[in-house]
Amino acid sequence: MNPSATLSIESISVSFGGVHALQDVSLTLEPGSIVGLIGPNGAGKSTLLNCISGISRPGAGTIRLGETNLIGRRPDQIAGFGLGRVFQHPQLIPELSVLENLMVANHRTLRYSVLAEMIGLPGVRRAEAEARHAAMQVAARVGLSPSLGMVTGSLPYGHRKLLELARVILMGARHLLLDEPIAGLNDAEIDHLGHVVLDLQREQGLSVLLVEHNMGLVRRLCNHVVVLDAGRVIAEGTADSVLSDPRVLLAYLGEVPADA
Ligand SMILES: Nc1ncnc2c1ncn2[C@@H]1O[C@H](COP(=O)(O)OP(=O)(O)OP(=O)(O)O)[C@@H](O)[C@H]1O
Repeated sequence: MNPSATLSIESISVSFGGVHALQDVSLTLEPGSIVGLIGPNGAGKSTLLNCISGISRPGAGTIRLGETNLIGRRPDQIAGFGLGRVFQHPQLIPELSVLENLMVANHRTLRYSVLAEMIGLPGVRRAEAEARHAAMQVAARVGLSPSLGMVTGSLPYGHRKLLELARVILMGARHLLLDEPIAGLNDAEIDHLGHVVLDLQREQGLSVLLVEHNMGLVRRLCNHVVVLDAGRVIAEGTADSVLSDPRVLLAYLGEVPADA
C-alpha cells in the first residue's frame, strides 16, 4: 500500500431511508493537491467524508486509495492507510500537555511490547526519543513549539485545532480530510491555519480534502473545487469558475443575481 496514492471516489450513493444523501458522486484527490468540497447545508458533504473515513458505507460505488478498496474497512484501518480525518471538535486528552498529546498520537504507531517498555529496554528509550523528536518537529510545523509544555485543556481554541491537526499528521496521515477547520477561529487564526495547510501541501506533499463554508479560504487554498447540492455534484472546476457558476449561485442563494 502506497499511502501517497490517489484517492478515487467513483459513483457513490448513500440513502438514509427515503433521503438520498449522495447520488452518483465521484471525486479524485491526487497526492499533493487541495480539493474543496462545498455546498449548502444538507448537501451531503459530511456524508461523503464519513464514507471515505469508514464511518458510513455507501450503497453503491467504489472508494479506492491506489488499488486498495476502502469500502468495508474499519475507520482505524483507513486511518492506518494514511487518510487522516480532522474533526470539527478536537479529539484530545485535556489533562495532558501538548507534547504528551503528540507523544500519545505517535506512540500508537510505535512497535514494542508493554513489557519492553516497563523494563526500559534501550530500543524503547531510543524509540521514545525519536517519538519526542518527531512530535517537536510537527509542533514546529504548525506553530505550536511555544505551547509544548502547556496543559491542553487550557489552550486557546485555535491552538487546540492546530494540535488536532498535528496529532493526525503524527499518526501518519498523507491525505487530510478537513471538516470545516476554521469554524470558531478568529481572522488571525484563520490566516495562520491557511499558511499551515499550504505549507503541509508544498513542503510535505500532503493532499487535503477541505469541507468549508468560508469561500475566501476555499479560493486561497484549493486547486480544484467540487460543489454538492442535494446529494449531487452540480459543478466542479477552479474556485473562481464554480463560484461564478449560475447553478452554484442558485443552490446557495435560491436565485441567480442579475449581475451574475
Ligand atoms: N444518519 C442520518 N440519518 C438520516 N439522515 C441523515 C443522516 N445523516 C445525514 N442525513 C441527511 O443526509 C443529507 C446530507 O447530510 P450531510 O450532513 O451529509 O450534509 P452536509 O452537506 O454535511 O450539511 P452541513 O453543511 O449542514 O453539515 C441531509 O438531508 C441529512 O439530513
